[in-house]
Amino acid sequence: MTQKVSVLVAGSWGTALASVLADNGKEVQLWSRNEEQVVEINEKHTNSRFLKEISLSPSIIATNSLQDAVQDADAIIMVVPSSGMREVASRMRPFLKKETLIIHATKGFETGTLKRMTEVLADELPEMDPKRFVVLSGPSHAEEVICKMPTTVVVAAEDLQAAEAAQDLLITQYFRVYTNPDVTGVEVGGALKNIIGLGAGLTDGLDFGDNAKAALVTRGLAEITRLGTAMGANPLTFAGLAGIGDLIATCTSRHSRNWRAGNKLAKGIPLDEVLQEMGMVVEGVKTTKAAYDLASRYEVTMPITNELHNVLFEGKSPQLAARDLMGRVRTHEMEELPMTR
Ligand SMILES: NC(=O)C1=CN([C@@H]2O[C@H](COP(=O)(O)OP(=O)(O)OC[C@H]3O[C@@H](n4cnc5c(N)ncnc54)[C@H](O)[C@@H]3O)[C@@H](O)[C@H]2O)C=CC1
Ligand SMILES: O=C(CO)COP(=O)(O)O
Repeated sequence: MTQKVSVLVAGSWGTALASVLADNGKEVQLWSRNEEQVVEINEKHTNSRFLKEISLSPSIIATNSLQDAVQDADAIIMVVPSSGMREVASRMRPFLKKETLIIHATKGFETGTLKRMTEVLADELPEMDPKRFVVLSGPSHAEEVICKMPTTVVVAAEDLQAAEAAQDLLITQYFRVYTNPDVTGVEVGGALKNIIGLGAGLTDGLDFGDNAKAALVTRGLAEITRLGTAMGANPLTFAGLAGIGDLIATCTSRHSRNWRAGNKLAKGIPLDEVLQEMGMVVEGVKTTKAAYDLASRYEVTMPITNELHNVLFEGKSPQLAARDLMGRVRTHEMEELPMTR
């Protein structure tokens, strides 16, 4: 029997994942709260606001009804920005079957609570088994996936069967899906790489050069690993797709909204104007604030996050932030490894 999969919501990434599912022969519904967008997807098979000049499979059915999208679904993929995860999860709860597989592909923490997305889902969907919540992450720009360009991602769940069910739903010739049991690591890696992506856009915008960007990515990975490990992640996860893989994609690609936002900030455009101009979610901004607070909660040193926080929210100039990063007290590369003289 054909599996029914619903994707919530029809932003760039949700639409690209709906396309992968359609290519994989699934019966796909794509939910949006925007009536005009639903009509456009169903009649013209395009989603022009988010993925210009791309034709979508006519088998993707858009709907405005959350009940229709949720009630008969074998699996639901939640791709709402982190700021909307709790609201959408709570609204879908009355229509949800216990057996439905819940996957999320959102990269961020909840503002205020600092919770990971599977923790937000567990709060709002208490009838569901949290071990079966799946997170999908990795280097995957919607603009490339929608063109069927070769892409690899990772799905993580505590329950291996749930991760494998997600892998089965999505794996295609051009979309290769790995499994990983480390939900915390995959969520933390996916969220924190956006901070470094913003920093990479700033670095490139200020013409700091290739050495600086390599340093940012490498030392960024060090602080992601430090916080992630303190939160219970397996450090090896950060050597994988949700860690270094996504850092490379985000920090080197003009598709990245975080990179582009950082690049605009380097030109002196104020943050609120940058976000307005982007018109799409830039998760790294809220994640910088969350990571700054998490670093304090877990007593972990995160110098890049700290300086980016100062640039975004305290009015510090990026040049001064870079100078202060370079001028930090000298240290050795692997803090955990004892040094001998
Ligand atoms: N765009 C990409 O290539 C990738 C994005 N992601 C992640 O996916 C998530 C979504 O990103 P995009 O699809 O790129 O965002 P987007 O900016 O393209 O679209 C977001 C959509 O969510 C809708 N929305 C926002 N709050 C909502 C709410 N409370 N209820 C219902 N709809 C709501 C907006 O109206 C918009 O249609 C983010 O966490 C992002 O980090 C992950 C991998 C790749
Ligand atoms: O997560 C992404 C690619 O893996 C998308 O990154 P941006 O949100 O910066 O566009």
